[in-house]
Amino acid sequence: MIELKDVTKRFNLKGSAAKKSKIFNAVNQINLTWRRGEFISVVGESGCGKSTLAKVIAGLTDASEGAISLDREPVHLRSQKERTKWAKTVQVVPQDPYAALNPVRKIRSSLADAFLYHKLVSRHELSHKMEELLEFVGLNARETLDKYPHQLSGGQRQRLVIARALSVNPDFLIADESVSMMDVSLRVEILDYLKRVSKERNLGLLFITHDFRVARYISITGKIAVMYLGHIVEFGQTDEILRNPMHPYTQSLISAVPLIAGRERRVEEVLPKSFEIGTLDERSIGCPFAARCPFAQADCLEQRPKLDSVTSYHQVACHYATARKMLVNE
Ligand SMILES: Nc1ncnc2c1ncn2[C@@H]1O[C@H](COP(=O)(O)OP(=O)(O)OP(=O)(O)O)[C@@H](O)[C@H]1O
Repeated sequence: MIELKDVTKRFNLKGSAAKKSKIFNAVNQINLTWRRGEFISVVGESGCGKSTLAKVIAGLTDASEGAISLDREPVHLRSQKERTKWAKTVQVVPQDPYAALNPVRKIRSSLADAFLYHKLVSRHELSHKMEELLEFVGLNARETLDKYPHQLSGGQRQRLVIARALSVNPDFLIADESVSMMDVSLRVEILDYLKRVSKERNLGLLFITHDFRVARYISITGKIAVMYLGHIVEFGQTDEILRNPMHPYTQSLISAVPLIAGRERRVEEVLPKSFEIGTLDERSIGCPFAARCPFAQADCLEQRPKLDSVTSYHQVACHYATARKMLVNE
């Protein structure tokens, strides 16, 4: 089990000479528990901090504050040795498989690196292990190993980078919008495939997406975390979040998805876009969503709502979510 406790990642946006630089939290005091075998989708608009959160969890960038633990033991990523060890626990499936593969190296050599770097197999066993893994991800090893990345289809490349992530036998897999650039049928194929291999290997799967439909598809039996300006504003079991969204931001995202809500409205129609996403100042004290929220009250600008439990499987960060719900139900 991976646990995040108050994890924050801060960036300094350097301004021009006239403008002061500005510090902001791309990821703000995130608390999250993620178990082996558990599927969690992280959903939010572009720039809300999803990829930064994924990088912090994967150890690709350091948190500015907060702590990560594995099975209740603190995780420290101070040395290369510690990072390499962590990479065997958490692997990332890259967003763009073409960019992730070296175009001038054959698949055999790219894949061998992953095994040999982590000293997982001897040279003697290498070919056999690579063939086994490729077959596991549904690729014909004999036809694949001696090709270059450009000789594979988009779907084959995607399977290959998933295979490479699996080569170290991780317990947790993070997939960052890995289907956003594909056509619909390939998208469904890869999503099904990711779900299947994760289930078969009992992997925790954290899926990063801006698309609620994809989040629902991936983690229908799992959980959804809705992110807004670096904060998780709603979290819980997927069916509960879809049936009973309580945060105005989640409600707007869901109403923008016709498949779920039965009516088509874009997020921009539901919510005014009053400032650039991702520019919440570090010193801001109120609700990150207040400036766009149709229900904001004076105290929403002054007090940041905590992610509080509504039930044991549903949390929301909004001062008025419960009161609004009661009014609607009256
Ligand atoms: N290395 C960096 N230095 C400064 N700012 C950064 C850095 N990386 C990300 N950011 C900023 O942090 C915010 C969150 O970025 P992030 O990429 O995590 O968002 P995202 O939700 O994954 O977006 P997308 O869906 O477009 O990939 C953005 O405002 C981004 O510009």
